[in-house]
Amino acid sequence: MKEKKIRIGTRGSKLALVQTELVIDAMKQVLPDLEYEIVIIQTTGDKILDKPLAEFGGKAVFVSEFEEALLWDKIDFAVHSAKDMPMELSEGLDIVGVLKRDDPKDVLITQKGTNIHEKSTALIGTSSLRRQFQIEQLYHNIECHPIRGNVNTRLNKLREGQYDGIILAAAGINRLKLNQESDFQYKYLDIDECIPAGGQGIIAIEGKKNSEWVSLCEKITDRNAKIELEIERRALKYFNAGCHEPIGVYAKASENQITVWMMKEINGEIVRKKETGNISKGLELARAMVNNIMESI
Ligand SMILES: NCc1[nH]cc(CCC(=O)O)c1CC(=O)O
Repeated sequence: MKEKKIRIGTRGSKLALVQTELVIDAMKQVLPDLEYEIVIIQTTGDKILDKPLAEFGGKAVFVSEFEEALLWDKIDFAVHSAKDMPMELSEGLDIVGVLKRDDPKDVLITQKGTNIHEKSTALIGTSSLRRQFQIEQLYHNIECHPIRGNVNTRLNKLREGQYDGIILAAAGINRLKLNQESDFQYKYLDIDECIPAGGQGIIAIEGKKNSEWVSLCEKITDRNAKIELEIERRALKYFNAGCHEPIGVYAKASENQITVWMMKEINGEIVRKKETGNISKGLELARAMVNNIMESI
């Protein structure tokens, strides 16, 4: 019998590797005797660290190398943070699996003892306009400066005092077990106050639509995370969102219901919406909410 091996492409950052291990652990629950190989792929996004993403191609810079490897059968799957994936995937490729979602919230991290409210101006590290607009509404003395690099690099910049605070995804620091460092304090931002990025907290598996492993991916897929991601990605598509627009989209599925949060900056103002509907009508609900927001322009 031919020996079977599944090759999984991932970026080389610690977070990417931890996420890939989570996917492999899930696959091993279904197919324990298979061999799993991690293939690290350096992306353009990893190589260019001194510029904002929007200046050199947006989210696609993290994904195109993987798509090439998938289409040339160099790997069987690519593991991504769903929120970093572009709207359009290459012909023949799809999100074939979605793990259970981690905490979707954003976290404001400061050095222990820092009180943002007491500062005349607090310098916050974030390159995300979505985070910037929402945090500026929560605190009125904030100045946001861009920050790049992986999660560990960003935390080190905070530790060195380059910023009074930084905002990161709870999911990333949870997975890296960096959510209880003794020298930091963590303020989890309420979903209503800081609506997350579409896909935040979700690990997505990209593969060929006709892959021989599609049923394996279906077996490890979390029903709610899949529904939520589908709605969030569809909403981003309706918004025609590039990666640098200040847009937040979060969907929360339960057995029968879906609640959708959206925020978009329009002419310097934040517009927010939150609605609940029947789980089978999530895409329609999202469509109507996007239309409603776009009409307010
Ligand atoms: N843009 C980087 C990125 N992509 C996914 C995560 C966190 C993990 C996740 O959302 O699942 C992060 C780091 C962050 O925003 O703090």
